[in-house]
Amino acid sequence: MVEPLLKVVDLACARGGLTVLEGVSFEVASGSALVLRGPNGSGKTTLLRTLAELQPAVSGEIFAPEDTVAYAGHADGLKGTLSVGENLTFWGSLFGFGDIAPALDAFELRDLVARPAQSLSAGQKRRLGLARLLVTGRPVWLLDEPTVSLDVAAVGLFGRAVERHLAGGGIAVIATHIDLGIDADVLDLSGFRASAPQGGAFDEAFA
Ligand SMILES: Nc1ncnc2c1ncn2[C@@H]1O[C@H](COP(=O)(O)OP(=O)(O)OP(=O)(O)O)[C@@H](O)[C@H]1O
Repeated sequence: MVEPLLKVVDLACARGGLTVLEGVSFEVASGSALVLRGPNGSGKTTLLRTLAELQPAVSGEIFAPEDTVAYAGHADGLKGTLSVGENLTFWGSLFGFGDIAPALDAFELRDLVARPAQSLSAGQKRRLGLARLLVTGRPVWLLDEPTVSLDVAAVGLFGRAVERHLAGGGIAVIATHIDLGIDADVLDLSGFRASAPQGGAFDEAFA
């Protein structure tokens, strides 16, 4: 049996000081993807940020080998004055992964390689932001609404990049409302609403 690379046990997560999710448990094995679903405000971003260790868990445990996670959130995190190629080279050097050619090819960025990131369209910026995943060399991708701004062709490029990542033994956890055309388990976070949210403002997702 393949050992799971990412395992979550009885996790509770908070946002803005309020517990949003509790009792979340799952495993994602090498070569597998998990799609997170749930209405706006149900905690998809909160869970991904917690998995990425951008914020602490309220309780519960996350098991993942050290330095295996790459997170792509709502912001593309690009350096606007650097070119497409320089952005990828910069990220590759940070993660010790030198070759940017597969990332350029996967997201059809070759024609844009010399363009400053700040001059790209929203969809082109998103393609570059996703291409950064490939230069991290990291096996666990945590992706928050990765297809925002992408056209149909670019969604296809992204889906194929994920498939290749999984075929190479990687893992992907993806919050998305669209069908990416990849084979994935689905976790609906509606079932993990924290039982006693504090305060009156915390109910928009569950009303
Ligand atoms: N910075 C913040 N401060 C306080 N509360 C926040 C903050 N960001 C999000 N929240 C609240 O935390 C809860 C979970 O939000 P989260 O962004 O995780 O949901 P989501 O499922 O990703 O939503 P969406 O589908 O709209 O992206 C919501 O009630 C939201 O209003």
